[in-house]
Amino acid sequence: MEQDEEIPELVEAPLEAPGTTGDDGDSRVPLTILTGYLGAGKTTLLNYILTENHGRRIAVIMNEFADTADIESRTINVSSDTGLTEEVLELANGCLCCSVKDSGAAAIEKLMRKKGKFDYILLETTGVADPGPIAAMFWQNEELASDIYLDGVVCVIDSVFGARQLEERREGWINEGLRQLACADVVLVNKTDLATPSQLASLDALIAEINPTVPRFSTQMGMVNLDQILGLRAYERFSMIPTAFVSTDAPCDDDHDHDPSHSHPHPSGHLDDVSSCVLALPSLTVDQLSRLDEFIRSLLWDNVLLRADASELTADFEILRCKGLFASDGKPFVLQGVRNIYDINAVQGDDMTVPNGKIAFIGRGLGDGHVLIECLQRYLNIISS
Ligand SMILES: Nc1nc2c(ncn2[C@@H]2O[C@H](COP(=O)(O)OP(=O)(O)OP(=O)(O)O)[C@@H](O)[C@H]2O)c(=O)[nH]1
Repeated sequence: MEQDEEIPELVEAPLEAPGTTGDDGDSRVPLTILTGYLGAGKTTLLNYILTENHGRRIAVIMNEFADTADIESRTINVSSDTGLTEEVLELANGCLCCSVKDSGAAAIEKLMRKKGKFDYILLETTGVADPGPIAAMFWQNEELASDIYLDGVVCVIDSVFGARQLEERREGWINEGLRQLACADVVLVNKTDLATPSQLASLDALIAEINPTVPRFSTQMGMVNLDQILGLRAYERFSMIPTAFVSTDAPCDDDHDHDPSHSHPHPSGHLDDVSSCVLALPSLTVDQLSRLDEFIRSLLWDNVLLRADASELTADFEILRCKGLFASDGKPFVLQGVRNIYDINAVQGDDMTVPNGKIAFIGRGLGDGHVLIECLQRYLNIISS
């Protein structure tokens, strides 16, 4: 197999390893979730990362079903048994590969007993996994918060079969590919060597329809500049999202004038009823910021939309992901939401301005997004009349 030829020799890891405190004094270990549909190229990407000279000592968690674990482990040359197993091996390029196989936080807790031996964690999910609950678990886990932080969710999509996978209907629930894309902080459109230009174009349009602000990169065999996928701090600094908002502005047929209160819905109608909508936000006053917080909390926690008079409208929505970047009181703020967990924080330490604030929602049942967008505009009192 072509892939096996590139796998480096494994040697035993040294007993002692240097400390993990980074330049910024943060001793927590970043965790990146690698997701993507069956066969999209997650393990290939993992191999690529493990064999690159990035200077990181990486621990790998394979969140795999037992019956495929053996195949996976052989692909990355880490032997395993079924159940919770652990191997700490040093790859020839100095990268530490510590593989733990388990489905939950228990794997991380066990892994953290080896704290100091690695400074990055990659978690590869199964091809049919919904990364939402996994991301939420690591993002807001109080017990793990002093040890790790969620750096980002990287979604690998097969450029030949990806569109078909996203469009596959599931009666009564949302297909896995859509859930994975909805959660993504970065998308790698992989296997571009096999796709036609028209396949690439239609897949790109679908990706933009579902996750209009996600940065996306074309790859072959998962080869990507690692700075695009690791060390993002996507849930803390939102450092790459401003670029994404600028460079991948959602496709829109209407010819509007970018009025800051202009809503930007993207009708779907297919894709298991999953769609997205984006609202341009002007700079918010302190009061509007607090009203935004109330609105998001009611939407995500109680599934209700707040009307301008604070009365509630029951929403038949399922919000999978929301994110935003906007100014308030002269400072940049970030909204991050995965399912019903969310945070609105001032951006720390980044010297940046927000000329065009935006907020994006991805979910089921949004339709063209106008009900949600209008309620939000009215609640914040930013609707243009
Ligand atoms: N031609 C081509 N083949 C690729 C590329 N990336 C991965 N492959 C091949 O696609 C197959 C599946 O890749 P994997 O990395 O195992 O995919 P995966 O997402 O880990 O698969 P599951 O674990 O089953 O979900 C392998 O045979 C890879 O060698 C690519 O860019 N181009």
